Amino acid sequence: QTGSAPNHPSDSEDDEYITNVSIGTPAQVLPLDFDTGSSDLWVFSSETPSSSARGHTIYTPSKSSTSKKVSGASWSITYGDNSSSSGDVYTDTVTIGGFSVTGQAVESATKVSTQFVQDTSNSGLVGLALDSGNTVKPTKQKTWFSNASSHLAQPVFTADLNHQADGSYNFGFIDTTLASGPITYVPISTGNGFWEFTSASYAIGGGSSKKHSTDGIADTGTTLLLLDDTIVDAYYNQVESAQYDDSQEGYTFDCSEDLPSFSFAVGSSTITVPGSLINFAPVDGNTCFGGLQSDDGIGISIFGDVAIKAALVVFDLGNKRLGWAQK
Ligand SMILES: CC(C)(C)S(=O)(=O)N[C@@H](Cc1ccccc1)C(=O)N[C@@H](Cc1c[nH]c[nH+]1)C(=O)N[C@@H](CC1CCCCC1)C(O)(O)C(F)(F)C(=O)NCCN1CCOCC1
Repeated sequence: QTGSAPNHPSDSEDDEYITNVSIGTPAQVLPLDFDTGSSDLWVFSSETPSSSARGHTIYTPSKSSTSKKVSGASWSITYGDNSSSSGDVYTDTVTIGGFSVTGQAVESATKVSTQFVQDTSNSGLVGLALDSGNTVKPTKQKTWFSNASSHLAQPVFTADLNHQADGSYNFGFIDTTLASGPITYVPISTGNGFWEFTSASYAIGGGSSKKHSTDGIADTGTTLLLLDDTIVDAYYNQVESAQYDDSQEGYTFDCSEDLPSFSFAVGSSTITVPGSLINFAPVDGNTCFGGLQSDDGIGISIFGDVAIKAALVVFDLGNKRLGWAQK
């Protein structure tokens, strides 16, 4: 069995990617942000204060004949951008791309932080990181993919994200026609609950490859490519008009600049992010914000959407490995 669901950018900047998910019986369809950087499936619901839920599609468990409350269970999560949400837990049937999981933990939000209230492009998240990162207490819950994996043809899913265009999340199969190059696999380290891997080197434009070990995560829930300052400074050194803009908390440059590409090693191969994807978004007039920014020394780098857009990424739970293919 397999599943295939389209995704699309939430806005003109590719800030996040949205996929429709069916929850309950009869199906309640919610637009959700698939996030390989976290492990909770949570939704705006009939339990979310109506002032916070305005503009969002909600899940109403009482309208679903297959919903069950998980008594005594609660959840609470804080993300890298300090947004947060919390609430209680139901189980229900959750269908993604035609594949149904029964008894899936659906975490209902009784509290959401301002960023979530304001971001009406999503009605919650589908966490696709490892089960160990789930925040439900007293009993951790499994992700939708973890529950699905034993019934899928293969215990894998792929992310195909595109700039200002539809893409897909495929479950149980790998559509290699989505890629232009071969898939190179690297092992993941599972200790932190992420799809975490090491990249041994990088290159800027047509320059020589520089040895630099990057410990990073493949994270569809993070918009940008966040790497060590050494790499980021070296990159913008090659961009004539680039400067670090304190107010924007990142590097900006003239929108008319022809940005160099950025390549990172995946095993013995490299993935090249074209400069066009690093010219991320206008901030004002003809100043643009870079899609490559610092990981602020949080101790881990994040290969977010700017990097993932350049590739077909294979999340292979069965073999505990990550595959990258140039698109
Ligand atoms: C807002 C923005 C300027 C466009 S942005 O570039 O910051 N984009 C946000 C995502 C976004 C897009 C659109 C509207 C609102 C928010 C972004 O990239 N946020 C990252 C920023 C970051 C990461 N690290 C440092 N900073 C983030 O928190 N991403 C998390 C998912 C987000 C959360 C907000 C809503 C959208 C989805 C994430 O899950 O990918 C994560 F990995 F970064 C993360 O925080 N994972 C939580 C891991 N914990 C471990 C312990 O147990 C609990 C879970």
